[in-house]
Amino acid sequence: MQKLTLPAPAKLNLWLHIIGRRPDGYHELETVFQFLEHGDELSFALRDDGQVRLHTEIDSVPHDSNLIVRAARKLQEQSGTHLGADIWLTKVLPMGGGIGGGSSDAATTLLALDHLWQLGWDEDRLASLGLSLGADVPVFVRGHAAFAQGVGEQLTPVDPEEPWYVVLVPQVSVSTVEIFSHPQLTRDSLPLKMRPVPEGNSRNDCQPVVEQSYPEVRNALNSLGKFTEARLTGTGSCVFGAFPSKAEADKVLALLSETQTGFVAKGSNVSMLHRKLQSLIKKSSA
Ligand SMILES: C[C@](O)(CO)[C@H](O)COP(=O)(O)OP(=O)(O)OC[C@H]1O[C@@H](n2ccc(N)nc2=O)[C@H](O)[C@@H]1O
Ligand SMILES: Nc1ncnc2c1ncn2[C@@H]1O[C@H](COP(=O)(O)OP(=O)(O)OP(=O)(O)O)[C@@H](O)[C@H]1O
Repeated sequence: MQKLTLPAPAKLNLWLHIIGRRPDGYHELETVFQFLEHGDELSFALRDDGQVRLHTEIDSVPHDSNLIVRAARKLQEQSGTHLGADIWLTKVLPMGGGIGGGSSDAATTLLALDHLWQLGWDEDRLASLGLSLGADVPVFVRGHAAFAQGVGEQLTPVDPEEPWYVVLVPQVSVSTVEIFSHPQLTRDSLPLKMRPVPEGNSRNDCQPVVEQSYPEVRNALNSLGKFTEARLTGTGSCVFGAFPSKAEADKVLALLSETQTGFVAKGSNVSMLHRKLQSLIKKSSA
């Protein structure tokens, strides 16, 4: 049986402004997404009996609630295919880390199954199905670093620098819902007027309330902040800082390793998922 194995990279929000709240409670954001060369890995094999089976359990997420299974079943329903899939997951990304692990797994599933089931869906259709699973899914479907508006689904490609990042992973899981419903969250940042969009230098509006509620996150920001500007990604818990080389990033992580857990990864404007898919398509058409 042939397996299709694909990565599900993490993302960073290089900055994030909350500019308002919609009547349905969702927040309107402006943010810049960039991918990391670091992520989960998923393998897929075709089933002809229509079943979707994820063979890897993850703690506290029941099989049918896993975003991978939900993505596969939605695609199946909407495309009307009679095919199914066996799926295996190597979970590397922390959950509730603000680096989009669940959303990226869902996007990889959509692209993999579109390929395996030979549906021929275009990116717009896959991204809009993705949005119904989570606000962060569309950027992973499209696979290019982006300035995002709306709830994160209106994407304009951007090409920020691609430094090496130290990402610290405080040992707490931050609930996105909790942060977005926090009474002290700033929700009135002004929409950007300038173009081109600034890529790195701004702030994350979620950071003050996350720091207040999670001392582990504040500690991580303070520790990394001794070496470079340190910032929260998404609603946390992860914090990141940029370095010009892998050697410098490795050195800082090693210096912090007594008190902090984390990893070093390169920023990337084209997702490693899309690079791998393109090389597969090239090979199969050669
Ligand atoms: C914080 C970010 O990671 C920034 O990229 C995303 O906006 C969150 O994206 P996500 O994890 O895919 O979030 P979803 O699963 O869509 O939403 C989880 C919950 O967060 C809140 N939520 C999410 C996104 C958004 N723009 N406004 C919100 O208020 C809603 O209460 C929602 O029920
Ligand atoms: N395949 C999956 N991987 C991780 N979490 C999943 C998955 N499927 C469902 N979940 C649920 O989604 C929640 C959020 O997971 P995720 O890893 O996307 O968090 P996150 O990095 O904070 O996301 P974001 O940056 O999108 O807010 C988890 O706590 C878990 O309950």
